[in-house]
Amino acid sequence: MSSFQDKSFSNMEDLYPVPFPDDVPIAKLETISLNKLLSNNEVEAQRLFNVCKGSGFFYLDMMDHEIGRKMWEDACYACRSGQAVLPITPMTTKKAYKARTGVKVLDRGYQTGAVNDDGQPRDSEMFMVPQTEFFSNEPLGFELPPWLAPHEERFKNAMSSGNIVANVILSILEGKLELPPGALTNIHKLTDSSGDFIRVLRYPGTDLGAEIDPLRFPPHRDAVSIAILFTWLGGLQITDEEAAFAVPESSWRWVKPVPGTAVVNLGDAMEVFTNKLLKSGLHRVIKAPGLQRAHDKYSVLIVARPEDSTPMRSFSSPVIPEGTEEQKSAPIYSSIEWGHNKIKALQDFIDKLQSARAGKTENLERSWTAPKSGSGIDVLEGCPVGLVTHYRTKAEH
Ligand SMILES: O=C(O)CCC(=O)C(=O)O
Ligand SMILES: [Fe+2]
Repeated sequence: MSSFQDKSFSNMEDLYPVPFPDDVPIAKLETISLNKLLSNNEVEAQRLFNVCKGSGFFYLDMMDHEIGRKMWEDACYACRSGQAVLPITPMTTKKAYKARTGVKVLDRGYQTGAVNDDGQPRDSEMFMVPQTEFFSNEPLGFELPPWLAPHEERFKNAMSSGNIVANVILSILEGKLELPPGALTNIHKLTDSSGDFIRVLRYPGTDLGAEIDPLRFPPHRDAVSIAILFTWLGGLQITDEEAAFAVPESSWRWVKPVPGTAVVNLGDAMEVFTNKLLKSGLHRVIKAPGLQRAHDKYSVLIVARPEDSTPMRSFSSPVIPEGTEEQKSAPIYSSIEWGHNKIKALQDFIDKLQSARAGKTENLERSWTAPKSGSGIDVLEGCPVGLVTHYRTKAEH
């Protein structure tokens, strides 16, 4: 086992090497209490529903309930496992941990963008550990590669805590949406085949004096139901709510990491299920602010996605708006097809963005063979390649 396993969880100083600067615009996010959600507090449930109809982003206080404290500890452990393995494992070894054939959803494998001459990623790298393979009732014969296998137990713990927390949120939302009990929770079970995963991301630090392109992870929305993110240094940004239609550079706000909390956001699946009553927030990652930029930034993301065969269409209920005739006649994808199309479109967009930044065609080596078909879904429709700007059409809102 790695030496970091003994590091204390009461002493987190190593995860916060430099304070977050106080002179950058910060997103004002509500803090929701996990303990209050778990004890059926009606005021907190209503606050959650309001936030989900607004920005779709909130801090979840993990420290006021045992389940949250355990999940926070597992997330810190996952972060330290990333710190222990990502900078020192050779790129060829990391790249040998492949995604499934075809794009499907990004629930396993290693990904990076451009790689520098020294073998380190230029912007970011990440690995995913799949939930289904570890929790399915049928044995699926999956093994993590040797550089990740020693951390398997903690990744599993974090995923099972993540599934509990996601279902607490989903059960409150299903009540507020006036859906039958189980409408959302029954399609987000830990044992389902659904493409859920835990992801550990690393954004390498940069020389403070260096001229660098700040973009680390382009603007996107998550192709999931619920995303639970733990991060210790700055870099994540969301947009000002008033900038819902056009997103100028000035509308981006920093999400300040708060110890003991997760940053939770709804993903696109919740917009589909509710005809956009609930919101999936646009976000991006740029270089960490101020002196934090010299340090590697790590994030740990745990997601819940709908079970693979779920039809991706809106539920009907007295509180969910009716779809337009056009929406009603659009093809209905299953969750796995829908996720596949979204990821394919996002990856194509990232490839184009990388090419624009490099000033040449740069076909990133992917750990899968992507099918040729057009996806029919453009995740970042209208987003001009090379600009960190996203336009949402009014009709989409
Ligand atoms: O690392 C972060 O702060 C965000 C990562 C993210 O948005 C993602 O993996 O989808
Ligand atoms: Fe994301």
